[in-house]
Amino acid sequence: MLEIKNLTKIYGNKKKAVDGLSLSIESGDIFGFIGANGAGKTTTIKAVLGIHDFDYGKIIIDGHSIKKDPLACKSILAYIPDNPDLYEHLTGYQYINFIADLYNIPTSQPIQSIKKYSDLFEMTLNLGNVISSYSHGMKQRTAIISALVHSPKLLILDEPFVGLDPKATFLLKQVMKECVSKGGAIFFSTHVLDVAEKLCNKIAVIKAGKLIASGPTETVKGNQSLEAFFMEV
Ligand SMILES: Nc1ncnc2c1ncn2[C@@H]1O[C@H](COP(=O)(O)OP(=O)(O)OP(=O)(O)O)[C@@H](O)[C@H]1O
Repeated sequence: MLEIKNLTKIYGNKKKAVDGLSLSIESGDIFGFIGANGAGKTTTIKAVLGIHDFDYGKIIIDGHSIKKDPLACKSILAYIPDNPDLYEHLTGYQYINFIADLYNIPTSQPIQSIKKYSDLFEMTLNLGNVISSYSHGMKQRTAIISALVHSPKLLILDEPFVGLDPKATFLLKQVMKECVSKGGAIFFSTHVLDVAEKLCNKIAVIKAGKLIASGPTETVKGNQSLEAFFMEV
């Protein structure tokens, strides 16, 4: 579903933020991407999304190159950023319908999926209000609902659990499991190692832009906890 081959990204100061990174995320994977602050996680995610360019390597999404065919790639994926910058003057419904329009979803379909996910994330009573009146967690829930509206095959999340309350965290994990049970794939960065250990069938660890471990969670961490493994490396 997502192939990252030899990805290298150099910002203007000539420092390699990501250095020769290769990863393979397959259908059915909940793939956790972990690393210290500044390790290169967001840079990798933004390259995958086509938000910023990269210097070397290839990114292939569902058989399409993000450089050569970005629209084909973007049509099957959804991104939930760590900090939801939504259009504050729109209501939640207007924002989600706007996203549904971008994906050319027929009008009947968003209504079903908006209802399903706004009920699940307890936002139904709030979606008629303007986003500027929402709390941080409500904005995150709105971003999650809008990301799910076109049933993405590939879901990419940057630090998805920061700022979510325990119930929303639980629900998001359920939604992630549902997505992969239908043949989707999930790639997400996190600092919450106990969640990654329980939720992810595969993980990768990045340090100073370089991949230092990747594979099935049990194989990578061995007999120790993921936290103990992370502290060791
Ligand atoms: N726009 C930018 N210009 C220059 N350097 C950048 C830019 N964005 C990130 N960097 C540098 O690239 C490196 C990787 O940053 P990145 O944001 O990818 O890390 P991260 O793993 O997501 O960190 P965190 O866990 O703190 O979010 C860091 O050294 C950072 O200073």
